[in-house]
Parts: sequence; structure tokens; C-alpha cells
Amino acid sequence: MRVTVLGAGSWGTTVAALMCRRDHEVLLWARNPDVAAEVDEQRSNEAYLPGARLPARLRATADLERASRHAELLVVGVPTGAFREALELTRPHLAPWIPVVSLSKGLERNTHLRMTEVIKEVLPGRPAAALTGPNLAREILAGQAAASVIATEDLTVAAALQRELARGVFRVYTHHDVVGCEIGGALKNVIAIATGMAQGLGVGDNTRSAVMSRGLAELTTLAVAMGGEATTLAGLAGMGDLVATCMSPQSRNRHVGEQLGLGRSLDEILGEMRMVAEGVKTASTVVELADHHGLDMPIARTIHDVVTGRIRASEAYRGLTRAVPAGHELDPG
Ligand SMILES: NC(=O)C1=CN([C@@H]2O[C@H](COP(=O)(O)OP(=O)(O)OC[C@H]3O[C@@H](n4cnc5c(N)ncnc54)[C@H](O)[C@@H]3O)[C@@H](O)[C@H]2O)C=CC1
Ligand SMILES: O=C(CO)COP(=O)(O)O
Repeated sequence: MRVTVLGAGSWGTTVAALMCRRDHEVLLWARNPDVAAEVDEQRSNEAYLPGARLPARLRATADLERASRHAELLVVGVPTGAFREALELTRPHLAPWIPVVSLSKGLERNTHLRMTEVIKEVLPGRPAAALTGPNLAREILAGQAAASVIATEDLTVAAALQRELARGVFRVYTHHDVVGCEIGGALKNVIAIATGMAQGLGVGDNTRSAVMSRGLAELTTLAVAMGGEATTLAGLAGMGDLVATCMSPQSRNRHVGEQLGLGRSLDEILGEMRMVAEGVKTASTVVELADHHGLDMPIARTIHDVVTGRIRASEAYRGLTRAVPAGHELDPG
């Protein structure tokens, strides 16, 4: 199968490398021609995956038309803010029937759409799926065991994509609950900022666990309000990803939170990061969705208030732990 991966950041490059097996011809599209040339000729991507050696079979290009024409399966790993534009530029050159898989974890800023919804809008008539779960790129590229979820409504398509994406110790499970899987992936980034912030402020493990557990309740509540299933969020796409992201020093979202907790400004933190921390923008979208559905979601609201400069991280702390509204003091699980 000819596979095209859009986005040569850490996750796009990792998934492209993972898919380089005998029966796949994988072409990675990088916006930056220098990155494409480096991947293609030197088998490395130092800006995003320092020290990693990429497979000799992996090809890369900065020519989007060539990349689009190559695809029998399109995998999209650009940040959510660039997702629609990347699909629109691809559309004129893309075969009509090919499946499209989103790797991106977030929501479209103004429309509040999930990435599979953006795929269906821009590329109608094609199967759309999301790959999500606890998948920190560097560990997976290093060959460590990990589990992931491919979510799409049609389980025949899910099973076919599972066969194409799974490799060795990278296990892929299928899931029909696309809403639950995508909301879990988007919102865990916001909760990872909260956990990182608690870390930066120097709290104890009990408190961080409380933020994560109440964060899980928030992402479950929103997913259910949007039509997802609560049980989905207890699995890899919810709790699994939340735990990996909130606990790992590799997480960019947790890093942003930790630096905010240490008293640094968001501009300063983002200014020295080349990679994306999706939770920063997702927080505002989540608050708009919470208002739309009449949900409380105090942790997401607190992160929104910090990243939009309404309050300082040190002032946010009481809000972060104020996760149970008065009069509702039982843990809803
Ligand atoms: N890195 C990871 O471990 C994982 C990341 N993800 C998700 O995958 C998505 C991509 O993340 P990463 O690869 O980590 O990001 P990254 O920051 O490492 O790389 C982003 C890539 O997208 C490119 N890009 C940015 N704006 C663009 C535009 N307007 N047009 C075309 N290309 C553009 C950048 O040049 C870069 O190559 C995010 O939504 C993230 O949440 C999901 C699972 C794991
Ligand atoms: O989604 C991820 C792990 O599953 C990556 O998290 P970060 O974007 O916070 O690094």
C-alpha cells in the first residue's frame, strides 16, 4: 500500500517510520524543504526527533501535490490549527476513495469540530478515522511497547486500518466511539497542563492525583455530553492517554504547565518551544463547549484563565483543586 503522512513533526515522522514495512511505500510530507531533504537523504529529523535513526525505506518530500497523488492511505499529523488547510491543499490531487486517518489531538478553534469531522467536511465520501491513545512519539520510535486505538464508526474499516498501522510491539485496538476517543485525546492535553502546573507549584502526589482523577471526570462529562460513551474514557483513549501525558516529562503540554507553575510567562515558554502544545488552544474551545452544554468543568476553566492571562498560575491553584462543585461532594467516578 502507498501511504502518505502529512506533517514531519515528532508524531508524523514516528508514524511514517512505523509504517515502513515491506508492503508499504511511505512518503512523508514536510512543509519545510530542509526537513524533507534531511529525512530523505540523512535518515534523521533532528529538530523533532533528535538522535533518532529513520528507516532507509522512508521517503520524504516538500511537494504536496506529489505526496497527495502518492496516497492510497492518507495519515494527517499536522497540528490541529493547520489541519483544515492541509486537507484543502491536498484535495485537488487526492484519489476519491482513500481512507484518511487523523493523528492530531485537539479541536478546531472556531467551529469546535473534531478532526474526523474536519476530514468529513473537506474530503466528503472518504472513511475518516482517528489514531489516539498513550503514544509519546520518542518511546515508540525507540521500539518500546505501546498500545493505541484506531477509532472509526465502521468496524470493517477500523479492522483494515488496524492491520495497516499495527507493527510489532505497537499494538492497535479498534474502537467505534469516535467522539469519546477524540474528546479524550483533545482534553487530556488541557489536564496535562493542569498537572504540570501543580508540579511546578510544588504540590504533593495526592494533589496531582486529585487533579488527574477530577480531570478524567471532566473529560468524561464533556465526551458524554457530545455523544460519546463514558466507558471509552476509562480505556486507552481516556485514562491511558491522560496518565501517560500527565506523568511524562516528555509531554509538551505538561512542560508548559510546569513552567507556568514555576512563574514563567506563556509567551516566554512557547517562544522557546519548536513543538506544539495543543492544550493551550484547546482550553478555550473546551470552555466554549462546556458553556454550550451547561457543564461546570473547573479544571479546564482554570487552565483557560491562566493561558489567556486572566489569572496567574499561583492564583489558579485553588481553582485547580476546586473540582467538586458545592452541594455535589460525592465522587461521581
Ligand atoms: N508527539 C507526540 O508524541 C504525539 C503527538 N500527537 C498529536 O499529533 C499532532 C502533531 O504533533 P507533533 O508531531 O508532536 O507536533 P510537532 O510540533 O512535533 O510537529 C508539527 C509538524 O507540523 C508542521 N506544521 C505546523 N504548522 C503547519 C502548517 N500550517 N502546515 C503544514 N505543516 C505544519 C511543523 O512544521 C511540524 O513538522 C498534534 O495534534 C499532537 O497533539 C499525538 C500523539 C503523540
Ligand atoms: O499525545 C501525546 C501522548 O499520547 C503527546 O503529548 P504532548 O503533546 O503533551 O507531548
